[in-house]
Amino acid sequence: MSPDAKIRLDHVEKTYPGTKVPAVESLSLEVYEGEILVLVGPSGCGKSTTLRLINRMIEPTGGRIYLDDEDVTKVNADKLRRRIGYVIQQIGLFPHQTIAQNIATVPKMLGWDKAKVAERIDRLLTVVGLDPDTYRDRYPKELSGGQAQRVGVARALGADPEIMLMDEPFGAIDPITRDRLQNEFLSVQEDLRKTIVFVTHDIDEAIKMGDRIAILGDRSHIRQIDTPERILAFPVDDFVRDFIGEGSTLKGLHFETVDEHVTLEPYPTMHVGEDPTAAVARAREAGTDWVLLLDDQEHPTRWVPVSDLGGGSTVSSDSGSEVVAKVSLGATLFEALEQMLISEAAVSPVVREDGSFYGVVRLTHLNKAIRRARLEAREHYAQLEATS
Ligand SMILES: Nc1ncnc2c1ncn2[C@@H]1O[C@H](COP(=O)(O)OP(=O)(O)OP(=O)(O)O)[C@@H](O)[C@H]1O
Repeated sequence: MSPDAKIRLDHVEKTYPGTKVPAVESLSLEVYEGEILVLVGPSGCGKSTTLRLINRMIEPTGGRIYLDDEDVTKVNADKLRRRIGYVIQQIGLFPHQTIAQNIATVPKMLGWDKAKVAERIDRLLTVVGLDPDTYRDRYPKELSGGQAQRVGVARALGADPEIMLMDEPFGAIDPITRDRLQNEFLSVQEDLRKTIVFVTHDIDEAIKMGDRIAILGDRSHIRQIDTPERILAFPVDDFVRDFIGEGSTLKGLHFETVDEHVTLEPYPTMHVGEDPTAAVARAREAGTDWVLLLDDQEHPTRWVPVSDLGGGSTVSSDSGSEVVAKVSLGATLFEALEQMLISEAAVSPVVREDGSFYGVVRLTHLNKAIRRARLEAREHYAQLEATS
């Protein structure tokens, strides 16, 4: 077992009674401590079955499942489930219990004292973005779908489980609320660092939520398991390529930020009211026909053509064409691409947090980043093959 594996499945099988073909066949898999591993694959490939084997809601017909280094097929199933939070799409809140009582379910079973449970409820409601005073005494039918889902997440976190199993947790929610819940959950996870197995059939959700993604085929056969970046850069076969679909190259740009992945270029600049002679010389040296005009706070304002600067006269703040799109240093390369498309230019100024000019990012930088990601992924798989 690798040192940071929290969950390990070892040749796990599940054949449901009355069926001949296993729903899960010889599945071996490790989930590392503190990561979100997403299981993604077509309908019926065995994702939910795999998840439910981990907390023994269903029993395997073969193989072993370990939590830490304990074989969970041998421990008391109720005890096991208290260590594992479980969130499903149809959240299954108890309708006749208040939100507070719903969240308190497992802490109460664990015998926590009243004060500790009450404190925990308020904290968890806050964590999932619901005001405790407003929501703790409501009933599930008084909540929207998105709010009920938040309570479901809070309930699963109730007893501070080491592990969370999430089965299409945001599946039945409108796209805007879903996006918000995903973002909130990711920011909660940054603090909590739970070990999470997350099931979805939506590759975009997998890419967004997963530290790693396992792409499953029939009977939960793993077709590829890796970081989203590497899967996008280097799908191992046609099944994976088809599953991740069109646009994987562009999706890969979401993972690279301007400050980390681009060596930014300087660009000839000048200030409003400045003698342009030196700027023109810099532009010539850099082989460009444009100078970037900065205001007195160093904010990029306009692109000025060198041909307008011939006579040595100074330029005013409204000379040239306005800089319509700027990119911040922490922006992703995808955002940089969007800005370039908006401004119809293959170059975009990059600014610091205070808006001051830092350098430029070019379309060629994005091309390079894509090529580099592909090359790194290919080398990674070549190395894996060589060592296996
Ligand atoms: N209780 C059951 N009895 C018999 N067969 C079952 C049972 N539950 C699931 N199956 C079968 O096992 C296979 C895997 O089902 P599972 O629900 O794990 O797939 P899934 O990948 O989660 O699908 P989906 O994305 O549609 O939810 C399917 O062929 C399904 O019909």
